[in-house]
Amino acid sequence: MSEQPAPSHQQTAVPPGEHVVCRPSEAELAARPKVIEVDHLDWSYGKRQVLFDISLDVRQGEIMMIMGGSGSGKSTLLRHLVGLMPPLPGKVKLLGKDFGTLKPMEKLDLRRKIGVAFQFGALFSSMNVAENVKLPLRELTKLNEKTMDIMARIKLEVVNLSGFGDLMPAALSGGMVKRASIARAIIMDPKLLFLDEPSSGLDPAVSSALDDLILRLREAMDISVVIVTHDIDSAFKIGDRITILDKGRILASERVETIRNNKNERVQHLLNRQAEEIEVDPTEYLKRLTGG
Ligand SMILES: Nc1ncnc2c1ncn2[C@@H]1O[C@H](COP(=O)(O)OP(=O)(O)OP(=O)(O)O)[C@@H](O)[C@H]1O
Repeated sequence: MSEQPAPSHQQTAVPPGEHVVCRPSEAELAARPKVIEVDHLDWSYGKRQVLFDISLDVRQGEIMMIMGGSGSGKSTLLRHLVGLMPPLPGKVKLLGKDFGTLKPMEKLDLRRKIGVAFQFGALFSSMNVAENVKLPLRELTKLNEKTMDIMARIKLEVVNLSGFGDLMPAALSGGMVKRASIARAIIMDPKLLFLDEPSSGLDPAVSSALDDLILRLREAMDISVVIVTHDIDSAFKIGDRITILDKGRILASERVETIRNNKNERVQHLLNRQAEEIEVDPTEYLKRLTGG
C-alpha cells in the first residue's frame, strides 16, 4: 500500500536517506543486563508440540529479529514473550521477573513496561487515531484526560503523525496505520517493544522508512526490540541478532554479521528462500503504486 496522506492534512515526511545504523557490538551488548530470558520452553497446542526446547535471551537495547517459515512457531513464541499464554513458571523472564509466577498486580506492573504492536496494526476502527494511541493509558493508568492528550500528541509526533490524531484509521495509509500502532505501543515509554510483522503489506520504501523509525526509537529510548518478520532486508538492516525458528526449534541465533556464513543448510535455505519470496515483480509493484 502506498503512503497516501489523508486529505487536508500535511504529513511530516520521514527524513529521507539511509539511516546510519550504529549497531552495538557483541561485547557491548554482552555487558548489558538481560531483559528477556527464555529457558528451555516447550509448548503444545493439545497433543501437537509446536515449540521445542527454546532458550533465548535479549540484552538491553538489543534488536532481535525472529524469523522462520510459515508455521515455525514465531507467533506462538511471541505470545509467550508478551504474557499472552498460560503462565509457565521458570520459562520466561522479562526484566528479571518470571512471568509464570507473578501475582496479578505484579503482572500489571510488568505489562506497563511492555509495548506490543501486532500484525496489521490492529487499530480499532470505531475510534480516532489519538483514542487508539491512548488506549493503554486508559487501561493501565489513572491519568487525567489532558495528560493523556499531551502524551498521545507527543508519541504521534515521534512517529511522524503530528496532526493526524483526529482522523479515523480508515483514512490512513498502511504505513501510517503501522506507525500509529507503534505510537500506541510506546505510549507508556516501555522498556521492551514487541512488533509482529511490522512491514507486512507495505511497499519497500514505506517499509524502509518504518525500519528507520524503529532504529530512531532504539536510540532515543534505549528500548529493547523483538521483531517477528519475514522481511530479510529489514532483518539485516536493523537487527543486531537474528533467531531462526524451524519447525518449532531454534536453528540459529546469531549476529547479523555472521549468520550469512552459517554452514547449516536449512539456515541458508531459509535465508535464501525468504530473499526470493520478497523479490518484487516490477509490474506488480507499479500496479500497486498507481492503484491499477
Ligand atoms: N491457537 C492455536 N491452536 C492450535 N494450533 C495453533 C494455534 N496457533 C498456532 N497453531 C499451530 O502452531 C504452529 C505454529 O504456529 P505459529 O502461528 O506460531 O507459527 P508462525 O511461525 O507464526 O507462522 P506464520 O509465519 O504463518 O504466522 C502451526 O502449526 C499452527 O498451525
